[in-house]
This record gives sequence, structure tokens and C-alpha cells, in this order.
Amino acid sequence: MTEALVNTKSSLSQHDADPPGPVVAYSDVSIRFDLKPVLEDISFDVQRGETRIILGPAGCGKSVLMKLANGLLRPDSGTIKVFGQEITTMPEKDLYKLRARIGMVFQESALFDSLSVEDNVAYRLHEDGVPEEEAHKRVVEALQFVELEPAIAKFPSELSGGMRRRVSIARAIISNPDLILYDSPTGGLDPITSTTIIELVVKQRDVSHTTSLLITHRLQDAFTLARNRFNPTTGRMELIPNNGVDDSTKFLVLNEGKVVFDGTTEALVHTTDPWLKDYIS
Ligand SMILES: Nc1ncnc2c1ncn2[C@@H]1O[C@H](COP(=O)(O)OP(=O)(O)OP(=O)(O)O)[C@@H](O)[C@H]1O
Repeated sequence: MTEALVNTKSSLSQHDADPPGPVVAYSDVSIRFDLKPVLEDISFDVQRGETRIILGPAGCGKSVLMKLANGLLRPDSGTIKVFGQEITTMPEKDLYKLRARIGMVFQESALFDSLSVEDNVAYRLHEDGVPEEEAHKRVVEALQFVELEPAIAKFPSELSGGMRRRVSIARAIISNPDLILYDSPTGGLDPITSTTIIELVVKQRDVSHTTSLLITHRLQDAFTLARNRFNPTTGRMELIPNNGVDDSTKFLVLNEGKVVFDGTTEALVHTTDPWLKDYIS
């Protein structure tokens, strides 16, 4: 099944038609609400295949930054390119097409309570008019990926928080997105369940190499993501030997609306900046 997802991904990827360069590029982006600056002069790039972990204290603008990436919010100044296209001035109909290439996982799972797991996961496929037989096959594949196939006929109210989050991930990956935005995918979950969700993110990263942005409030989740890899033989996540880290995983740390760190796991853990040292300790 894993191979099937990989193969589908490579054959369907629209990346080849994109201009060369980063998948996401923020340049001097600022936004304020009610005159209060929330993000100021934010610049960073996310390369193809990269997983970018976004950290920072509560209220520092992480979710706002993510909502800017799919055009749900527009900045007051600066430019944002996604798949090489400038999105800050893009008309809504073009944003709609762009969002079809982006999978989103929200903290609240954002499932439709009146729809079964199958219909929640297939939602985008149904909107796109994918024939029922194919949609069902892809739902089963996606639910197998998140290890939740037995719950296909259940409704969200019958699921635990962790299971709802799995459904949300299945829904995000079903259309083989070129970019996944995970907004606090472990928010509100206990530490053990959080780790099972991070394991899925690691699996998606290492099997499909999908470019991703991931917000987390839990440093432990961030470092689990950076220090582990998916083992296809066991089907489980394992520590990268010799204290290694995943090269495709990088960090962006925000504080008071500004980027205070943009770089690798190694650079972050060896930072000499007093605020950052304190923040990650
Ligand atoms: N639509 C909005 N209108 C007005 N203010 C907003 C809006 N969206 C966000 N804000 C404000 O912007 C600031 C940053 O919010 P944001 O949700 O991005 O923070 P965050 O870093 O994701 O926080 P948390 O870690 O608590 O989830 C907050 O002060 C918030 O109240």
C-alpha cells in the first residue's frame, strides 16, 4: 500500500510544471490586526521535500503565519510564493486551485460530524467528482496509511481525539498533496497519543517526502520528528542511530512576531542565543 501511495504521488505530482525554487517563500511579510502587529518582516524559504517545524510561545503568530501560506489570510505587506506563484494578490478562484494541491490538518481535526469517516476522508474526492469506486479505494488506502481502516464506517463522535486526528491526516493526504500544513496536529492530545501522531508525520515525510509546515506547542514532538525515521521493514518509527537527525527537517522559531531562528536541528540545539537556549531547555 505504501508503494502504491508513493507511485501515485510521483505520477500525479504537479511539481514538475512549477518554476524552480522553494515550494514556499516568504519575503518581508507583515500583518497586523486592529493596528497590533502580529508578524513583522518575516522571511524564510521551505525547499521541496523539507519539513519545517514552526515553534514559538503562545500567541506569537504561528497559526497566522500558516494561514497566510494558503491564502486564508493576506498580509499587509511583503510577498508569499507557493509553488513559485505569488499568492498575496491571487484571485480567490486561483487560490482555490492552489489549495487543491495543499493538505491541511487542523488542531481541532475539523471533521464533519454528520459524515462517516469514509465520507470525511473522501470529501475532496467527492467535490472533484472522482468516481465512487475509485474514491472508496483511495479512502481505504489512506485509512490503512494512518492505521484506522476498521473505523471506516464510524462517525466522528464515536472516535477518540487521536483517532479523529488520524482521520484528519488521512483526509489531508488522500489527494497526494504537494504541500501539507499541520497546525498543531498533537494539540490537546496526551503525550503517548501525540507520539503516535508524530509517528504518522514521520511516516508521511519518509515515504512520500511531501513538503510540510508543522506547528507544534510541544518541544518533545518537534525533537521526536527531527530525531526519528520511518523503518519500512518494521512499519514503525525508530531513532536515527548515533544521535543523528533527519536532514530534511528544519526549524523556524518565532517570538513576538519575528523570526528568531531559521535553520537545522543541530544549529538549534547548539544555539548560543540566551532566549532560544532558555526556550528549548
Ligand atoms: N483573525 C484575527 N483577528 C484578530 N486578531 C487575530 C486574528 N487571528 C489571530 N489574531 C491574533 O494574532 C495573534 C497571533 O495569533 P496566532 O493564533 O497566530 O498565535 P499562535 O502562535 O498560533 O498561538 P498558539 O500557540 O496559542 O496557538 C494573537 O494575538 C491573536 O489574537
